[in-house]
Amino acid sequence: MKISTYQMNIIPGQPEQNRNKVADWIAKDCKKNQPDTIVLPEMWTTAYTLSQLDDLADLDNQPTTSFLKELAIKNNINIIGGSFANKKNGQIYNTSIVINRKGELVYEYDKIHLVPMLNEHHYLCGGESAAKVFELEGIKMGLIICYDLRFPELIRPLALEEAEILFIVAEWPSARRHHWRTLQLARAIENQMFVISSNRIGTYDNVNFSGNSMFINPSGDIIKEGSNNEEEILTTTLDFNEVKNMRQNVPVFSSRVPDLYM
Ligand SMILES: O=C(O)CCC(=O)C(=O)O
Repeated sequence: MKISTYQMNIIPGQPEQNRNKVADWIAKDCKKNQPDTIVLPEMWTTAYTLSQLDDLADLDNQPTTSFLKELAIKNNINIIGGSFANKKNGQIYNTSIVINRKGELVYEYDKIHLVPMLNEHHYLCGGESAAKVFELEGIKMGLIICYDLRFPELIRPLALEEAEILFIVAEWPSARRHHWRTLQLARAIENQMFVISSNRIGTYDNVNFSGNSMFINPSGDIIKEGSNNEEEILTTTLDFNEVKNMRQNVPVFSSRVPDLYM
């Protein structure tokens, strides 16, 4: 599977402009790289304009879901749809969706862990369901959003259910770049899976974002990494034998002793 991850800047509070930008990037990427699957960053329709989200959020997944479905069909690609502010039952969630080439909604996940450093709980509601495994083209995958990366207990069950890729969509700040890079490597190594991330660049509200979007293989080697200040599309073809070989050579899953874990 050939995957492109989009390291974008995001225009704050301008969903229409950001949607046009994503459509342009997809057209350009499909012409140049012909990916099977593309990955967008966290909150790519609005950026972290938390105090304006009541006006700017989607309503029951729209219009972003229909917009991405159309792009998936038109360009014959699977879309890991980053995330967007999304009003459901009167609450605003940070929602991620996955759309397949046929334009079908394959997976939906609301970010569970709200960021105390951003007072996110004043503006957003945390997801109430665990992350689950989903499939694209017969490959099992998982997806988490930004701060979720700090919670390995959310990710381990995905690996135990044989996910081979973990996608991370993020707006991770440069101030904690070391954590961003190191935790991604750790998740790839401990779960013996590909880790593929899309992180924004640029600045909003005096916060500078790290970029450093990554492709990491199941033994924890960085295959590709974005810069920390440039918009770019990173594309790589994955060989899933790497997951099988790593899991056979270092069989951590069969060495587990879950009865002794708290
Ligand atoms: O955990 C961090 O340091 C950053 C998390 C974050 O900014 C987010 O989840 O949006």
